[in-house]
Amino acid sequence: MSEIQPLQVKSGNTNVTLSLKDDNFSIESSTSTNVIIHALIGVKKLCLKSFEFVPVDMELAASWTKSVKNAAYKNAKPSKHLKIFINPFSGTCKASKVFDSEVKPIFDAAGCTYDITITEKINHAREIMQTIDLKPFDVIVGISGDGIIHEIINGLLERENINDATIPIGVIPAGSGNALNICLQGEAVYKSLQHSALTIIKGVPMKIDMCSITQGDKRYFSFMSQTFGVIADCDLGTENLRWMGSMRFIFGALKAIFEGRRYSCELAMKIAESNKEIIRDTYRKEYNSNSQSVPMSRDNRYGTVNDPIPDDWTIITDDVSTILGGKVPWIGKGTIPFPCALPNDGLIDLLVARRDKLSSRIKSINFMTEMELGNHIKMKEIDYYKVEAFRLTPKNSTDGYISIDGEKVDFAPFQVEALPQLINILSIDGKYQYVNI
Ligand SMILES: Nc1ncnc2c1ncn2[C@@H]1O[C@H](COP(=O)(O)OP(=O)(O)OP(=O)(O)O)[C@@H](O)[C@H]1O
Repeated sequence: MSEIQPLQVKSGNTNVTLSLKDDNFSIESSTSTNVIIHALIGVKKLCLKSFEFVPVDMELAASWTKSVKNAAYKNAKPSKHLKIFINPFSGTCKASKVFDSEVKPIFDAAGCTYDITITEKINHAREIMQTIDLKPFDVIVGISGDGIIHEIINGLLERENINDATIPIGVIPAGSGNALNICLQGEAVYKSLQHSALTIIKGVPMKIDMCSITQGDKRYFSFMSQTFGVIADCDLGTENLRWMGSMRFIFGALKAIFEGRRYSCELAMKIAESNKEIIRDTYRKEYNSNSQSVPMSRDNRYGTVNDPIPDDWTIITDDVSTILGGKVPWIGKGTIPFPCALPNDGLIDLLVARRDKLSSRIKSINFMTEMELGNHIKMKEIDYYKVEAFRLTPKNSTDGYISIDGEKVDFAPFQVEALPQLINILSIDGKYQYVNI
């Protein structure tokens, strides 16, 4: 805001000079007979404040407010029209209340308009997104957890015209995990409704890759993670312990480790050619996301799980502790399995913890605790790859857990491949939060 000249306004009978500090959080200024400024003020906790002034010179005030608005919005479109999905059963079932009391006043202050659907059943958001006329909308918003975002993405990618899928998606956290919002906002403020609302109002679209999943005859898209082994058990195998909050994951991990549970599988993967270099450079923060656009395609290059494994894939058949594929750094608070994950490098990060390497309970516990900050990838017992695709086939067991984007799916072989840049998510600066390892 430093480039904007101060404006003379009246406070009672006194003339005062109004100057705006460099502040990313000014939402809007408008004028009729007065100058009105709505701003989100603060750092960790943002508060909506409105200020009203009588200008000394109306003409100057009109051009001043125009300059303020341009500086505040930069390239973002002001006063967006939003399609909003509220899941009344997300998290602690407070999504509607949260919208009315905390989010709506911010959208209103920014001049946004909206059309709201309260989801009534599983896949409601997905069905609507398959056919809704998108022309009136600037953004699709989930006031929810990651589950509704998964549905919005899948609905968009199931539309007849693939180009429709480019409409940006915004996240207001109301779920229990909200992993995507941790990646967008960071652990310190990911629960802040104000930071998230601001990202929807003024954020920039970030292209993200999708994981195309095939299992049996099913085909769908995952934006976050695919897990097998201890981590899937911790999440899905402790649903009955939800009352414990996030402690249930630690309890689940310790239980699986101390019971010495065995997870056998065959893992086939198409390792990226420059696998090691990409990981090293991402690690050093020198690797830039792919800023070049690629043609949008939802076609699989590597066929489906029912096709033969291509000749050039690497195959591991082993007992493992965990196999985890993903496209985002965080999959939950204090869980950073993929510190090198990039939104649009066209690759899946794949973490393999083999049982022979992770031989003792101490090492297993170490692995879980190091994952809190992403430091597990420095452990020699852990293999970390960048892959174009992988296939996991469970062995020696007919029952167990496989989780895709945190949801339970059939305990059966599945194949995953990265399809570049299919979806746009609104972000602060076009990147996921960095992981400092
Ligand atoms: N009216 C409804 N009744 C039952 N389930 C619903 C309804 N509306 C949506 N759902 C389902 O609720 C599931 C979970 O929703 P969501 O992801 O928003 O919350 P969460 O599970 O608490 O959060 P997170 O995924 O971040 O942990 C979604 O998969 C969605 O299909």
